[in-house]
Amino acid sequence: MPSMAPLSSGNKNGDGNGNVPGRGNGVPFGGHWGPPESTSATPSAANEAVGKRKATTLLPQTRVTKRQALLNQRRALPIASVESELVNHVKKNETLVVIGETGSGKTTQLPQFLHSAGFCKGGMMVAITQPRRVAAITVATRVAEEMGVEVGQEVGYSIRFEDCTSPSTQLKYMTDGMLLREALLDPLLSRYSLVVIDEAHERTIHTDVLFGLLKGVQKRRQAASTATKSSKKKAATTGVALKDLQNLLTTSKTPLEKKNSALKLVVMSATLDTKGFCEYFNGAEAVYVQGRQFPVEIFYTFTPEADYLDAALLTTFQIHLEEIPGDILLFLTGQEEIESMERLLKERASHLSPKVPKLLVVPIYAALPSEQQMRVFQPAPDGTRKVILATNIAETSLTIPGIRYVIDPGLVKARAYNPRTGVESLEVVPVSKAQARQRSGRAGRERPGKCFRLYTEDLYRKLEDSTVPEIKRCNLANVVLQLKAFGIDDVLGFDFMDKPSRIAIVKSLEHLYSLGALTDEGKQC
Ligand SMILES: Nc1ncnc2c1ncn2[C@@H]1O[C@H](COP(=O)(O)OP(=O)(O)OP(=O)(O)O)[C@@H](O)[C@H]1O
Repeated sequence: MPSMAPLSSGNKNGDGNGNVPGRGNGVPFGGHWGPPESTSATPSAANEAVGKRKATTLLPQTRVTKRQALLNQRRALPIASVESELVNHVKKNETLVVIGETGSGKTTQLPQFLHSAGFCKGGMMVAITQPRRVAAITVATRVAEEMGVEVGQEVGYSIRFEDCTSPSTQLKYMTDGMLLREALLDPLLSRYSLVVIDEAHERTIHTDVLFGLLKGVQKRRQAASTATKSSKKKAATTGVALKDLQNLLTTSKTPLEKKNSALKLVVMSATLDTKGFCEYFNGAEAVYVQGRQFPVEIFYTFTPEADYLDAALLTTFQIHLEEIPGDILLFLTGQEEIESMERLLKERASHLSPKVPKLLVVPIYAALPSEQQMRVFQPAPDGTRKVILATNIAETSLTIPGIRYVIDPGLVKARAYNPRTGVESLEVVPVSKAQARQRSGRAGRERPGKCFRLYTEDLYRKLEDSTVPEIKRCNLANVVLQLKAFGIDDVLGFDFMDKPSRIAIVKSLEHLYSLGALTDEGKQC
């Protein structure tokens, strides 16, 4: 049975994710968002511990360097007080499930703890997968800054078309797709001592394929490690030199023992079906890192909104006219919606009194080139409020400096697939509770925040707990080809965490065969 080990105490008000509920009187049509029930964050155990440490380590104000400020920020994170406990859990488990509230410090801190604990010794690396490119880039950049190194050196990232790593890289942030590619070239992932799968709740196709593959790699590395140990024993008793044995078995430059040492896995998320994950990973232990640094007040509408775009527009201007400075993050469903909202916001903003601060509208969606996506991270000029219009690309992992307000209409564009007709489509559907929490968690990262959900609290309660895994709602042709490329011919028997329907797998096999991508024996052509 998996066990849950609470590792620290923190602010537990609100919706179970450290969020603080508002009164729900936020009618976006000419009304105002009412006073919150509670706004102060209960100091977490981490903060108290940090307070004590600060007294002895803080330098005089004038000498506080940027590095020192970053160090103080790191120490104030809820995860900081449980570093050694967490590292011990990782050491004693082959696979560990880590759950921590948004902003508790999982993505940026845990890899640094592992680095300090020696998981990158002897040329080994720790991989941290992210579902999205922009997260891999920005988190790696932040961690490099915190460690006082250049990004691309000890801390790097790898995304499609961009490899920002070097031979000295030890912590490697990468998209889950890139780790899959590496596994094609190096099936034992022999350069890694540990893989962290971050934002596992997103359950992208790549994440789900990775789960099954990594379980396989763990088994093979375990078997190889046992075989190496017994060969060494035998070599010692028969007088065969270890060097000869290494020459015999090693196919890369990685030393034999390291290549064959066990691969550890850490599966991480703010919101996760803990039981399902622990069972899938052979009864893995789960630990819970409680607490967040800053509270987020949650507001709901009294009644359902007839037109969520209209409601989003009005809420944006309400915040702009009535709330204290701080940037706004508005979630929309796709590029078209973002472009039309951008036009509307700019047009309406042009009619505001010159005394009102300016609005700067910045879009971010997957089809936007990376350099343009990065514009959301640039600070707005003085006296200007930035409004970021984002798809779910900005839903997880990201810390966008300046964000104080989140507007969540509660909808997302998701893939849907009908295996009987073979038709795949994109549909606008309600978010899950997990997604809603991730969205609100984009605020409250540098200071207290507010999240305006453009739906009723009753509707929130009725949302699904988590998102249906992508693998259960898409055409599986690519997944089948990918597995075949890994030499996995029995696709139906692959160790999926949530198996797609048999008909969906058979249909894609038939489809690939008809295209000439598979042989009569079902092998890749
Ligand atoms: N690029 C950044 N700029 C400023 N602060 C940052 C940045 N990245 C992280 N932080 C700070 O570190 C905190 C922890 O971030 P981190 O991404 O590690 O949290 P997390 O627990 O992984 O959150 P999530 O589950 O939302 O991904 C943030 O709340 C923020 O205060």
